[in-house]
Amino acid sequence: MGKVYVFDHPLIQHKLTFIRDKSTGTKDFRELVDEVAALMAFEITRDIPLQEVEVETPVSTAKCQTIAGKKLGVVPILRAGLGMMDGIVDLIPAAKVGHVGLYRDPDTLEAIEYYVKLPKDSHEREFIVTDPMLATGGSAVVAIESIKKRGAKNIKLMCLVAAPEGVEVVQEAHPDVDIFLAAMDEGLNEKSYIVPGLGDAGDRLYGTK
Ligand SMILES: O=P(O)(O)OC[C@H]1O[C@H](OP(=O)(O)OP(=O)(O)O)[C@H](O)[C@@H]1O
Ligand SMILES: O=c1cc[nH]c(=O)[nH]1
Ligand SMILES: [Mg+2]
Repeated sequence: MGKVYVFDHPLIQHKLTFIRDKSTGTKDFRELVDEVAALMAFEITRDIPLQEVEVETPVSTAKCQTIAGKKLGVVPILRAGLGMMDGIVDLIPAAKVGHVGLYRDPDTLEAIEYYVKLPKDSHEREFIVTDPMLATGGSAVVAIESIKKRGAKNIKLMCLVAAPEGVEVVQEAHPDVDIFLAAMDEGLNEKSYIVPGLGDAGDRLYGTK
């Protein structure tokens, strides 16, 4: 069973408060989502293996450490997952970026896939899949399936806010995938929106409502 981590770092929690606030406008919302994604990436990458190298400083030789050639990838689930991508890639510039386009049908809640493009060497990469919202879990399950179908074996899911029922659905469908969150919320409302959540993440990021 995949593990679930909720990041309680004060900076993440402080910024999430403003992300949730309905009076936060598009510009600030977008900046805050990006900042929280970077902070979460900082935590997620704690276990990246290091290797020892030597560099010549202006004074002498220093034994230092560099990341041991691990290949990383980021896969935002379009649209809203894109809002988390820059913050991560700024931190890990060597990461390749794939895209999975999905929308949740408002009536059936089924996740409909409309676009997939991944790095060619997906089988060698460790992927972080991003989406601010994990509601019923349908979108995350389909996105992860799609990435696995193209060879990926090592996947982490990073979301800002999740409903417990969505987490359970992902854990059942993909027991090998750990889930990283800024908050675990109460549940879903009658329209399967996360409560208290933050509203429609895509619309708030892109001002489409
Ligand atoms: O867990 P689920 O019940 O599948 O819901 C979560 C999905 O819904 C939202 O996307 P949406 O369909 O609104 O598309 P958008 O990102 O293009 O706005 C959100 O960004 C997730 O991808
Ligand atoms: O609360 C929710 C649920 C699905 N998608 C969103 O953007 N928000
Ligand atoms: Mg949306």
